[in-house]
Amino acid sequence: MNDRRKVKLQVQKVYMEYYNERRRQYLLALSDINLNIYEGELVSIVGPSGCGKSTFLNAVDGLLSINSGRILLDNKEIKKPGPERSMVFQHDSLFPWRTVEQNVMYGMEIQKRFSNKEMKERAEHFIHLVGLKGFEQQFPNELSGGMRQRVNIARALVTEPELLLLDEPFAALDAQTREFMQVELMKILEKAQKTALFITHQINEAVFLSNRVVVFTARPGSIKADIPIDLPDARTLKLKHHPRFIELEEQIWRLIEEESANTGMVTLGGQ
Ligand SMILES: Nc1ncnc2c1ncn2[C@@H]1O[C@H](COP(=O)(O)OP(=O)(O)OP(=O)(O)O)[C@@H](O)[C@H]1O
Repeated sequence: MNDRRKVKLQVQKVYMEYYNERRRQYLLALSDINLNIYEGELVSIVGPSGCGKSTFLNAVDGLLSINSGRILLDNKEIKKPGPERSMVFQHDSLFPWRTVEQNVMYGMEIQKRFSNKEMKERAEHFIHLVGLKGFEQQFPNELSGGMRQRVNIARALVTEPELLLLDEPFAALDAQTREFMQVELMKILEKAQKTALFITHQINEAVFLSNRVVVFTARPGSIKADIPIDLPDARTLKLKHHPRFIELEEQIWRLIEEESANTGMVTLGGQ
């Protein structure tokens, strides 16, 4: 098939192993990962606990060096962290002594690419985009968990990264806030037109948010399945009751269960 979409991220034959000093042993975490992510796509990675999801995300961020293979963003090889990628973690990494606005401005201050006026304007724009208008001068301890994750998302977007990396960003939220944030994230990414790689333990969340769900095998992580989510683009929570949604969820669940069975694991973390 002639695919005319622009490839944003190319992952080619990636292998990665850790060395355990104490045991003097190598541990293969990723094995032969090949994946293309296209512009504007949100791709989720799911798989059994310990299969290498975070390792993979950290390798794409450039925080970890791979042993072989290549990872390219816009045809440029990733060797170390860079401003064209932004990560959002499970736990907010906000500075408690900085206001929402000052937290959102932090990345821009480090990068020194923007004037003071631009930084203020951009911070304001992204704070509004994530729905926090009016909270600019609040401190993190005055915000709820969901609001703090919004600040993190604003902070990740404000430097205009080409790729957004999200490592279980909603895992610490209660179920209701989590669902609300899923809908909000969809809207935010749609407005910001970002390409994103998302890690989650929740199959339901992966199906709801993604254009594709990539299922990893048990460690060493390799790609077991790459499943297009053929659901309408306009996603509301009602979609979670749609027969096709449930079918996709069950298909992915079975694939992960097969892998978990291979390692003797019964359930998934957080599920
Ligand atoms: N710094 C490290 N040194 C040695 N081994 C590591 C290190 N970090 C992770 N590992 C091992 O690599 C494998 C993959 O870990 P990783 O955290 O990437 O998995 P994961 O799929 O994100 O796990 P989870 O779903 O439980 O968060 C695991 O077996 C883990 O024990």
